[in-house]
Amino acid sequence: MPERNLLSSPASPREPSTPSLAVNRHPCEIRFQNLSFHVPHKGEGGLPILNGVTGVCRASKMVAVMGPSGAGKSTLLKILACNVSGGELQGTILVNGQLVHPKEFRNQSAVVWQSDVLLSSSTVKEALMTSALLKLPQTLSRSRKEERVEQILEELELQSVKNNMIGEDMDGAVSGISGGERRRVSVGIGLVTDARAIFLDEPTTGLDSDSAEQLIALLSHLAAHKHRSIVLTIHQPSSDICERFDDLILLSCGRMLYCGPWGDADSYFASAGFERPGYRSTAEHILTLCKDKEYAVPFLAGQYQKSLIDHALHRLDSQVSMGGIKRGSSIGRLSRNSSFAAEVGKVGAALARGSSLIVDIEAQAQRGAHVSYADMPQSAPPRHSVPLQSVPSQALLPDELPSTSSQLVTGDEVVTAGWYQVHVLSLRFLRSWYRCPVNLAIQGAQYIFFALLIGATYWRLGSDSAGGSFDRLASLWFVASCMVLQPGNNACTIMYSEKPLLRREISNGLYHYSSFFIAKGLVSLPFQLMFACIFTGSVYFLVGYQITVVKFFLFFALNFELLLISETLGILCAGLHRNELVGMIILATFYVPLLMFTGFIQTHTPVYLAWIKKISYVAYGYSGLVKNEFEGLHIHTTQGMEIPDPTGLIPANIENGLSVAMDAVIMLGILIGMRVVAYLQMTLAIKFHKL
Ligand SMILES: Nc1ncnc2c1ncn2[C@@H]1O[C@H](COP(=O)(O)OP(=O)(O)OP(=O)(O)O)[C@@H](O)[C@H]1O
Repeated sequence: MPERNLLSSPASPREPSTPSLAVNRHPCEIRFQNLSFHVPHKGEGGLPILNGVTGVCRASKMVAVMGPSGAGKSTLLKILACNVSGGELQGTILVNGQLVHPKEFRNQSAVVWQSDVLLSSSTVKEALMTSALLKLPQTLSRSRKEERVEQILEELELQSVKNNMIGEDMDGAVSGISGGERRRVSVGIGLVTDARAIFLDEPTTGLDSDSAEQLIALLSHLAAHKHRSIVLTIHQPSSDICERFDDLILLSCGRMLYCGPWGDADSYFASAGFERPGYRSTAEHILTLCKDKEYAVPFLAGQYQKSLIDHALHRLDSQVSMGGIKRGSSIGRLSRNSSFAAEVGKVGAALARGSSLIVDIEAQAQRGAHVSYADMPQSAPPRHSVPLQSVPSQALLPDELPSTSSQLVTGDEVVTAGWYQVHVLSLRFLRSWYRCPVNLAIQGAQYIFFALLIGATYWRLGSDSAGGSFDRLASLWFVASCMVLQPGNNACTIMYSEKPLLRREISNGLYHYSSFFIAKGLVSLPFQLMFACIFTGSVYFLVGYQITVVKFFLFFALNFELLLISETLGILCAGLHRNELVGMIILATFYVPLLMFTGFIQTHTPVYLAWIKKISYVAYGYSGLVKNEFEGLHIHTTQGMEIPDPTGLIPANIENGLSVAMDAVIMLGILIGMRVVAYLQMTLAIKFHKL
C-alpha cells in the first residue's frame, strides 16, 4: 500500500481532526497473566487449549501471534478481545494496568474475524455507516458520523469503491469488491469507533501477496501513527510482512515460547541454543522449532517461564532492598516441585500484596532455591538469559485473584436507543429487499407458479357434489400447504444466511436482538402481504371459489395468517440449531403432523393424538378456509338437485365447531404466541452462545 496516502493524512495521531468522535484515544497495553482455557471434554477438567500463558501486547505496536496449527492462537486472540465462549477461562488480563472490564474493553476494541461477515447488499460506505450510526454516540450528528466514515475510507484507500456493492464471496467466486477490499472493509468497520485495540484473526488469509502486504502496511501505520494496538494471528508470513511486525508472540501446544520484540527473537532463540540457520527466515525458523514437540517446545516453554520468574524475583529483590516492602509474616512458600505457573503466581501474590510473602521467598532465594526447574529439559541450557520485553513490568497477579470469565458479548454495551436501532436496521432491511430483486422475483415467481399449478389442476371447479366438493376440499388443502411450506422454508433459509452478520453485530454491541427482530418483521410484512395477495388473488379466481368480497377477504386473511405463522416457525427452527441442515430437518419434522392433522387426509383422529389438532394452526386455517367456501355455496347433486345445506358436505374431521372468524382469531393468538416464543428462543440462543 502506498504509504504516501496514509502518512499524508491531515490528522496528527495525537490531535485528530475529529476529536469529539474519539471513544478513547489513549494507547492501550494489554498484559495477560497465567491465562488457561479449557473446553468441555469427556475427561475431568476439560481439554486444555491454553496453559498458563503470560505476556504482553505493547501499546501502539503490531504484535504477530504465531505458531503451528492448533497452537491456540485464535483462542488467545479471542480471550484478549474478551470475546471467547464455550470454555472455562482462568487468569488475568490487565489493560493499561487495570483489570480488564470486558464490556468496556469490547467497546473500545475491534475484532476482525478470519472470514469477512459483511452484508452483500450494502455498499462499502453503507457498511461503515451502519457501524458508525449504531456504534458512535447517538448525540453525534449524522454529518459528523459521515465525516468519520469518509476519513476511514480515505485511510483504508476505499474511496474509489465506496459506492460499490460488497457482493457475495462464494468460495472465491466474488461478485462485488475484491477479497482485499473486503478485508479492509472489515477493518474499517472496527475502526469506525476509533478502537484502541484491533484484533485480527488471520487477516491475510485468502489474499494475494500484494494485498496481504498492503493490509499489513496499513495496520503497521495504524499502530505507529494512530496509536492503535494491533494483535493479529498469522501463518507463514513473508519476509516483507515480518519486517512490519513490532512484536512476536509464539505459541505451541497452548504454551508460550516467546513474547517480545520481533527483532530480538533470533538472538533469544540463539541464546537458548537454537541458532537460526542462514538459509531460513526468522518466521521459518520459529515455526520449525514449534514442530519439535519432544524437545524444543517444552524447553522453550520452560525457558520462558524461568525468565518470568527471574524477572519477578528481581523486582522483588529490588523492592525489598529499597525498603519498599516490610519483612513480615509468611503466607506462602515457594516449592521446589510445583509448576512454574504456580510459582509465578506466588511471586505475583507477594508483589501484589506488598509485604506478607516476601520473607519466605527471600529466605528461599538466599538458599539458592528460587524455583524448581524439574519440568524443563536440563540439557542445552541457554547461554545467557535474554530479558524479554514481555515480562510484566509490574506485579504479576496470582491465580486466586478474580479471574476473567469466559463470556461472549450479548449486546449489553449497545450505545443507541432501541427505536434508533430499529430505524437504522429497517432501512438496511429495506435496502436488502430492493437491492436483491432476484430474491424478490424468485419468491414471487414461486407463489405464482404454485397458484397456476393449483389453478390449472382445479380449473373452474364443477358444482356437482360428488366431484366438486372433494376437489374443493383438496384444492383448499393444497392452498393451505403452499402457505405453510414455502414461507417456512424461505424464512428458515434467510434466517440462517443472516445469522453470521447478526452474530457479529450483536457481539460488537451494535444493537439488541429485539431491534433486529422488530425491524425484520416490520420490513418483511409488506412484502409478505404482496406475496399473499399475488397467490390468493390468482388461485381464488382460477379455481373459481365463491365470488363475494367478504369471502375473498376471509380467504386472503386466513392464508395471510398461515403464511405469517409459518414464517415464524421457520425463524424458530433456524434458532434451534447452528447447523442449517439440522434446522431444516427440524422444520420438515413439524410439517408432517401439521399437514396430516388438518382432517383432510384422515377420516378420524385418534383420541390420543387429538391434542395435535388443538394446537395446529394449519388445522384451524384449513377448517376456516373450508367453512368459508362451503357456507352459502350453490352445489347440486349429480341429479341436478341443489343441496340445501352444503356445510353438511364438510367431513366431520375438518369441522371444528368454530366460526370462520373464531378460527382467524385463534390463529392470530397462535401467531402472537409463536412470535414471542421465536423472539425469546433467539434471545436465549444469543445469551448462551448458541446463535
Ligand atoms: N470448542 C472447542 N472444542 C474442542 N477443541 C477446541 C475448541 N476450541 C479450540 N479447540 C482446539 O484447540 C486448539 C487450538 O485452537 P485454535 O483455533 O486456537 O488454534 P490455532 O492456533 O488458531 O489454529 P489454526 O492456525 O489452525 O487456526 C485446536 O487443536 C482446536 O482443535
